[in-house]
Amino acid sequence: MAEAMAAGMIESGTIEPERIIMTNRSNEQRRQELMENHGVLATQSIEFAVREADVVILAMKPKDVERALEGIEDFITNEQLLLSVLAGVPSSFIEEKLEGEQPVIRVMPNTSSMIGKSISALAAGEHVSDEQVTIARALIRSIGETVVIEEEQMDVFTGVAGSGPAYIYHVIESLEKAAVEGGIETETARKMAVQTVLGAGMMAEQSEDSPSALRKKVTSPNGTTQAGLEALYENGGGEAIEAAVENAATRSKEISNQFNKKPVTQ
Ligand SMILES: NC(=O)C1=CN([C@@H]2O[C@H](COP(=O)(O)OP(=O)(O)OC[C@H]3O[C@@H](n4cnc5c(N)ncnc54)[C@H](OP(=O)(O)O)[C@@H]3O)[C@@H](O)[C@H]2O)C=CC1
Ligand SMILES: O=C(O)[C@@H]1CCC=N1
Repeated sequence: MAEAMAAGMIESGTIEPERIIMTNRSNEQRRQELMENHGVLATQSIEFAVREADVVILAMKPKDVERALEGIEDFITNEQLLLSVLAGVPSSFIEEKLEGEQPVIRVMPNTSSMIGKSISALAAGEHVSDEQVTIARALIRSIGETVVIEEEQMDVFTGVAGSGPAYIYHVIESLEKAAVEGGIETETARKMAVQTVLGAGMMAEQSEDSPSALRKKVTSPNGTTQAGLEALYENGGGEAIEAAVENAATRSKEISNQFNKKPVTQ
């Protein structure tokens, strides 16, 4: 996720690659790749990375955050803005671990950041000024659209937009598989699936019609789409997507609850 964000920020021209410092604990090959592929500075020194930064972005797995915070608490200052993209981890947990009055903004991007097409939510913690929200929003705007939400809305946002690309990739995989099974060559099948999703997404974005109205325009009475939709609805259809969002949001809540108890294992 960190790589997708860095790539999007660089590609959009928001920040020069040499002003981004990336770090991890152990994987030297990844650091090398990041430097070669994006021109960023990648270092094993977490202290150097944090000390040099105006804005620190946390992007480890939730299970690693407690140790990560313990590793930076001695040198991060309240003048530095901390953005956390970690699913489910409450800003209050980070604030408490770092003590003082650390400005923390939770951000939920998605991997389409890589091409500047994320939709990212921002939720400000206890000690964040309006100016810091503006700074964070300008930075995150470089990887796509932004919305500012209340922190309690993060779980559902994560279920829809953080995890959402995976549902759409699954749809693409299914369309492609069906095309191949129908006798179409794999490369063409992939193109058909991707372009169908892309075209529908762009129509939904650009048309004055609602998605529901657009769906109806495809669906001729007693035609092929009606037959297709009937099978889709019989097999779960939109309810399957809603269930996916609900389950993802529930998992996000579970992670938050673990942080209110500890220790975190996943
Ligand atoms: N993937 C996605 O689509 C999205 C992910 N997120 C969130 O982003 C976070 C990362 O996810 P993802 O990128 O998939 O995970 P990855 O496992 O790919 O990346 C996590 C990185 O964190 C590094 N890391 C772990 N502990 C530390 C530490 N103490 N200090 C510095 N670096 C550390 C790891 O490297 P090493 O082990 O070498 O330290 C690794 O490079 C998660 O919290 C997730 O909830 C949010 C939105 C979307
Ligand atoms: O699967 C996850 O936990 C992360 C958060 C949102 C997308 N990926």
